Amino acid sequence: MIGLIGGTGTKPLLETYPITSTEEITTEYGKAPKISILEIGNKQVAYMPRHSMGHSTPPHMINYRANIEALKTIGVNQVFATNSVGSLDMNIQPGSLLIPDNFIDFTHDRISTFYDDKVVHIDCTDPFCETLRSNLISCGDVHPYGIYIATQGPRFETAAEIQFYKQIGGKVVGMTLVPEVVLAREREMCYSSICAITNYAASISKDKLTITEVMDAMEDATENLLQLLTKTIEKTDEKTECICQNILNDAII
Ligand SMILES: CSC[C@H]1O[C@H](OP(=O)(O)O)[C@H](O)[C@@H]1O
Ligand code: HPA
Repeated sequence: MIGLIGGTGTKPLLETYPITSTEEITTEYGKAPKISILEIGNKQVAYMPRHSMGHSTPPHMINYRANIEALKTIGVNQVFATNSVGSLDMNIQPGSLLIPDNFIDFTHDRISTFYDDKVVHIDCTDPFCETLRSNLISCGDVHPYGIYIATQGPRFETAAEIQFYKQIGGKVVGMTLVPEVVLAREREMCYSSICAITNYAASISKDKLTITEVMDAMEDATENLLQLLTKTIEKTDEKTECICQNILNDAII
């Protein structure tokens, strides 16, 4: 089954696609946000709002393990995730979409593995599923790559941090991709992110960064996002064999 983890401003998904059922799942890691099964094109898709209903959980408090485990429990093995992000590049403008191809992790104090009792080292050279990424890239007008800088939040970044992230190759910055993508990988799920650019990151534009700016830009990006999701999900083969789904074969000591 295909899963859709929705970030900031993705409530319109629930108003756009028919809801066929809902699932409330409590995992051994805790309770996950309510999942709605949506009919998108010809497929049943499990939508989970990452921050829970009404965007009530901040990024550093999300129970990422419960979220991924709940999706796995109901049979999800391919995940599209939306992430709203700040841009570090004047050519990557608010309102546009970017499909990241890698990340650099600056988060801390987050539980980022399912394996505390077993020694497991998964390969993360290319952390995203290339099959899902290429489907997305072929289905819409998107920036096809870029490094996502993962920050701890919940505060936005300082000017000095953003200038540093830019120097090390970062294209976009956000607070939620990690450890979500890593945990999905540990559960052998294909995972790709769709980053919605909601603002220029701190100091990239001279303007002060506000939540209103972020929410307004997300609204502007919604139509494009919905079109991209509909087309990509229709095209996604749920039975495809993928290396993401065997990643543990060479990872356990
Ligand atoms: C509302 S702006 C900051 C907030 O938005 C991003 O969340 P998401 O990736 O779930 O769209 C960001 O990382 C912060 O959590
Ligand atoms: O500029 C940002 N920084 C971090 N997270 C974000 N989420 C949206 N915009 C931003």
